[in-house]
Amino acid sequence: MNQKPFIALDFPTWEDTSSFLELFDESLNVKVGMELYLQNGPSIIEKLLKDNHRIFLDLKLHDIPNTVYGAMKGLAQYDLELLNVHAAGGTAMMEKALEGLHTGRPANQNPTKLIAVTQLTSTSEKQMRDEQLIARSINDSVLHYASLAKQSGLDGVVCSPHEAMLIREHYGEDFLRVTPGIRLSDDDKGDQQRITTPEKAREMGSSLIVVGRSITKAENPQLAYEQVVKEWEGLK
Ligand SMILES: O=C(O)c1cc(=O)[nH]c(=O)n1[C@@H]1O[C@H](COP(=O)(O)O)[C@@H](O)[C@H]1O
Repeated sequence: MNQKPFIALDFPTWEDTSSFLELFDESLNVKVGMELYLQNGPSIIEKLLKDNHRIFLDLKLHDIPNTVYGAMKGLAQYDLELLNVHAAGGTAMMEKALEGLHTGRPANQNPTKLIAVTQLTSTSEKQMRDEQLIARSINDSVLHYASLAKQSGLDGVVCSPHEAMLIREHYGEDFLRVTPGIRLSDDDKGDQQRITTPEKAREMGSSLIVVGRSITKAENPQLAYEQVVKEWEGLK
């Protein structure tokens, strides 16, 4: 997998998605999330693959182990870079997710990496304490979820850049730290809580970054993407 930023294609339709993609004359790392997938179905994946884009399918599965197993087994037919589940689903669920992914993968296809969402980047420590009743720091909670993901055999986690270094220190460089919550410095934080810039994310130990609105809602998305890439690659 290359290390280019994943652009979050949070659009409602294929028309919106393809007019955005037409601004770029290269194949991209893209993230398909629930907005696009749930309204357009698996055909979205086929269209993006046909155009040689590399896909992180972000469905954040969180259900009983047997249900997640079946869903993963079905999704395994697609040649995806990354898929995710919620670590809060537990080790039994994550193990079955992995098993489904292995069972469903066509023999000639590269393995898809499976990662677990820890604490959403839109969650603050206060909210975690008040609403999830976790009386610990965000770092403790993210690290704990990362340990469950590691124990279950997953390839890494989704976390904010703020926890990336801690996870790298505990589980090594190969255990992925995929980090959304990325903003170009003058952009709106919006609904995100734990954010930083692409440059800082690199310094803070992210392995991959996911960027949505800083690119998709920019006046000039191409320029914004170039800026993100430059900062991320340390060429700024
Ligand atoms: O799993 C994810 O991709 C994800 C996890 C998380 O903790 N926070 C998070 O923002 N995301 C996704 O990353 C993208 C971030 O979008 P922007 O805030 O617009 O850059 C969205 O598509 C979110 O669904």
